[in-house]
Amino acid sequence: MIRLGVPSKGRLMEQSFDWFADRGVRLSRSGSDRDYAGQVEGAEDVALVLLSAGEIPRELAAGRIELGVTGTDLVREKLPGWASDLIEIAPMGFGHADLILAVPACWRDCRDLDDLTSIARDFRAAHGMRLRIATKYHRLVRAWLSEHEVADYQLVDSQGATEGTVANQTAEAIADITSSGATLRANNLKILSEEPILRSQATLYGNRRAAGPEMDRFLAQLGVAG
Ligand SMILES: Nc1ncnc2c1ncn2[C@@H]1O[C@H](COP(=O)(O)OP(=O)(O)OP(=O)(O)O)[C@@H](O)[C@H]1O
Ligand SMILES: O=P(O)(O)OC[C@H]1O[C@H](OP(=O)(O)OP(=O)(O)O)[C@H](O)[C@@H]1O
Repeated sequence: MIRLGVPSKGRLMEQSFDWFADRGVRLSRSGSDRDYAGQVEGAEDVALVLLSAGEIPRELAAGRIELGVTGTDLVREKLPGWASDLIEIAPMGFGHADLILAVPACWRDCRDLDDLTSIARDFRAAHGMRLRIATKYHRLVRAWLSEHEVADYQLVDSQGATEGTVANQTAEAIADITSSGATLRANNLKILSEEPILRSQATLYGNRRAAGPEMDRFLAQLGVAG
């Protein structure tokens, strides 16, 4: 039996269902919107497991599901060394979003990371504390800032509505996912000019240990290589 983990709600769930339907496999919820049991038609020995997108990386690595759909951002953030347990089988062409660093739009002298580095240094001297960056992507943001030799900052945890933390004065800058940019604009934030920390999209992942003829058959049916 192949257990397939798919996000349990929202656009990510609907677009995942469409992606599989285009390949002849019909996924659906068994009952109401609140029912997280799922059904699979058009494929033998495949069970649908509806899960939070954020939990799919962990469930894959633990071997509780053999295949899973989630964002590349969530896999890279939640599973250091992800490639030893997981295989990236196919980018799915939706759920595109960039992980970016943003500062208040009124910081006219802050255009790139060099500017932020000097602002952070001045901020620490003036306030006796490090400039705060709100994010839920702790690992990715730390690694990227360290790569760019930025040190005078602290991360503050924000699990949602991250763009609001600047107006609420719990952070001076944010690192979060953006796609249309509307949330950043609505919160008077601007992106630093660097390339994004990460470009993410919904991706079909497999557990390396689940490789075998049954998996090969299903992936061939989907028209993707394992
Ligand atoms: N505005 C957006 N546009 C496109 N993709 C997005 C957007 N926001 C988030 N995503 C992507 O959707 C995926 C799920 O995001 P997130 O963890 O925020 O889910 P969620 O809906 O809060 O789920 P849950 O609360 O069940 O964990 C991530 O891979 C993320 O990159
Ligand atoms: O660039 P945009 O198109 O405006 O999209 C960006 C927003 O989408 C996501 O939030 P989500 O709606 O998942 O809620 P969250 O605040 O709980 O993360 C993300 O965290 C941003 O807040």
